[in-house]
Amino acid sequence: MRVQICAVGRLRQGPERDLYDDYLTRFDRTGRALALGPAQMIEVEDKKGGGMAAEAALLRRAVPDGALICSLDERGKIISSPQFADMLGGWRDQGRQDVAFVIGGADGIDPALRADADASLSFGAMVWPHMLVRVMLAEQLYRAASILSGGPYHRL
Ligand SMILES: C[S@@+](CC[C@H](N)C(=O)[O-])C[C@H]1O[C@@H](n2cnc3c(N)ncnc32)[C@H](O)[C@@H]1O
Repeated sequence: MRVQICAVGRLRQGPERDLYDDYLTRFDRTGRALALGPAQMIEVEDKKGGGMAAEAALLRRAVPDGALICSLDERGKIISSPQFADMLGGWRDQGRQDVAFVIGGADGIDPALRADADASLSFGAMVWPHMLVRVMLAEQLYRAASILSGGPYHRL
C-alpha cells in the first residue's frame, strides 16, 4: 500500500528535513516486508494568494486516484500508536492501493476537503506547526511499521 503525504508548503533543508527523511527511510525499509509503503511526499504551494480553497484544489490534485484520504487535523480522532498501526494494517488488508495523508497550511485544510476525507486524525488538541506535523507523521508511520513487524522500537 503506497503512502502519499500531501502537504502545503516546502520543508526546507535543516534538522526537521533530516528527521523527516530519516523516519521515512526507516518506514520504507521496515514496511517493505509488510506490504506498507513506499511513502512519498508531494508538497503544494499556491503562489497566487488563493487561500485554503486554492490550496485544497492543489492538494486534491496531489492525491492519487482512488486513494483513501486521511486528513490531519487537530479536530480529528485521537488514537494511540498501536491503534494507528492497526488502522494502517487494516487499510492494507482491505486491499487499498494508496492512502493519502493531507496536511494543511497556516490556515488549515479547506472545510470541503476535510468533509470529503475518509478519516481524520489528530495529534492532540494543540495546533502544531505544519512543518513539524509532517515529521510527526513520518515518525508515526515508522513506529506503526515497527509495531506491525514486532520490532523493539515501540515500548510502553
Ligand atoms: C498550523 S496548522 C493550521 C491550523 C488552523 N488554524 C486550523 O484551524 O486548521 C497547519 C496544519 O497542521 C496540521 N495540524 C496542526 N496541528 C495538528 C494536530 N494537533 N493534529 C493533526 N494535525 C495537525 C493540520 O493539517 C493543519 O491544517
